Parts: sequence; structure tokens; C-alpha cells
Amino acid sequence: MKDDSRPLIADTKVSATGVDVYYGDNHAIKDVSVDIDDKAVTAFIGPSGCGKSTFLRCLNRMNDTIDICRVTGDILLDGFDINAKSVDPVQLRARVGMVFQKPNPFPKSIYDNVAYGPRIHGLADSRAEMDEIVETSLRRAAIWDEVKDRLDASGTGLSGGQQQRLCIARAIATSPEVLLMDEPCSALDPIATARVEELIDELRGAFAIVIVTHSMQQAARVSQKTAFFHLGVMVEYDATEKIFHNPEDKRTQDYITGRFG
Ligand SMILES: Nc1ncnc2c1ncn2[C@@H]1O[C@H](COP(=O)(O)OP(=O)(O)OP(=O)(O)O)[C@@H](O)[C@H]1O
Repeated sequence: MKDDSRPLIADTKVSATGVDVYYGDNHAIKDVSVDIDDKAVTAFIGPSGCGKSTFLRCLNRMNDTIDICRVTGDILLDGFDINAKSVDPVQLRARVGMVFQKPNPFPKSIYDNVAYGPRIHGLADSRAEMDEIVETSLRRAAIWDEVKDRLDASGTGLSGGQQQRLCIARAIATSPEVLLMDEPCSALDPIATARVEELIDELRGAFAIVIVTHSMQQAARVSQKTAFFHLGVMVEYDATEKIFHNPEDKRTQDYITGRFG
């Protein structure tokens, strides 16, 4: 007989334990531990400068590109230490893709923007295979119909919302397992924002998605789990519903009710 009394336990995709981040003497992330669920959206919220983006960048070693930045602690992707010497950060970033605040298509054609990652990683053996990857990625990013007749046009000629969906197509073209999104809608108008939010909801069936957002409404709309950061500390991490309706910590309560931030 099916046992319905057991709680549903999601698979953990990324497990961080005791993570600290320093920029020179600035201790920006303090002993953060978090398990990120697979096939769900996790939102990072908190006031400006609390360390959301810094922690997000730990998850695909983007902080490696910042000279003064030092990261300690353990971060496991499917149980493997992403900071191990044997891990190539470029390969890691194919598994853990990223979309940035400002849409940043390459000054190349729409086609080449999407084909860029698959080319670097040798994912297609023929032009037909590459065409397939490009089309599938653009379809999944909900922009195929708008660009299918102008794949040779420059990606930078699209509207801001289209550019961001192109960047999402580029990020998913290498079939990542985790998608990191750092305030992906902050440069978009409300209609383009709604479009990207719908897309996030569709994509979560396929990836673990982690989104940094300044908008509590957005976190409530798109995520299943929410982590609240304050002054470099992860104060509370729970089901989004709980964080927004019945948080445990007074600092979370104060933030979600607009008392600071
Ligand atoms: N590239 C960097 N070099 C030096 N210090 C940095 C760098 N990036 C962030 N910091 C510092 O780390 C701390 C956390 O910043 P971070 O950008 O991660 O916060 P955030 O919560 O994402 O902020 P916001 O919501 O304003 O984007 C801040 O004190 C910030 O000044």
C-alpha cells in the first residue's frame, strides 16, 4: 500500500556547507549552509549588499574571476566537490549555467549566440545536430517563433526582453543541470518580466534553478524555496510559503513586511 504519511523529500542537487567568502578583508558570506533542490526554483532574497549575488557566484565558481575573492567551505554538485583541483571551471559552468542581470548577448548572430557553448564543448558532430540544438534551446526559451526567420541577425538587435530570453537559450544550450539567474528581470519591463517568469516556471521541470531577486513578489511567484540573507548570513531557508507567511526569525519577518531593505 502507498504510504502517504511520509513527507515528500526533494532530491538535493547542490549542497553547500560552511561557505565563507572574503573580498580582501571584507567577510561577505559567513558560514552559509544550504541544500538546493533539484527541479525546483530557489530564490535568494535580502537587502542590497547582503551577499546574495556573491553566494550565487560560488555555485559555478564565477568568483574565481575576481582576484581579491576567496571562497572556503564545501560545495557539492551531485556529491562532487566543485572546488576540487581536478574540476575545470569552464566544464563546471556548462553544467551550472548563468543568466545575468543585464541581458548580455554576444555581438554575434542569434544562431551563433546559442551555438557558442555547444561548439566550445563539442556537443554537435554536424551542422544538422547544431541546428537541432539551436532550435530546441530557442524553443525552450520561448523565443523561437520571434527569431526563427532571422537567425543570422545580430542578437544585440533584439528588444531587452528578447535578449534576456536569448541569453537563457544560450545558457541552456549546453544542457546544464543547474541554472543560476542573478536578478534576470531587473532590466526588463513588466510584460517582458512576466514572460521570463513564465519561462522560469516551465524550465523548472528540467533544472534546479536559483534566482537572486530584489522583488519579494517575484520570489513568491516563481520559487518553491526561499533563502533570506542579511549581512552575509543566511538567516532563514524554508518553503517559500513559510518564509512569506510564517517565518521563524524576526529579521525575516521585518524584511518581508518592509521594515528594512
Ligand atoms: N567584485 C567585488 N569586489 C569587492 N567586493 C565585492 C564585489 N562584489 C561584491 N562585493 C561586496 O560583497 C558584499 C556583498 O555584495 P553582493 O553583491 O553579493 O550583495 P547582494 O546582496 O547581491 O547585493 P545587491 O542586491 O545590491 O546586488 C558587499 O559588501 C559588496 O560590496
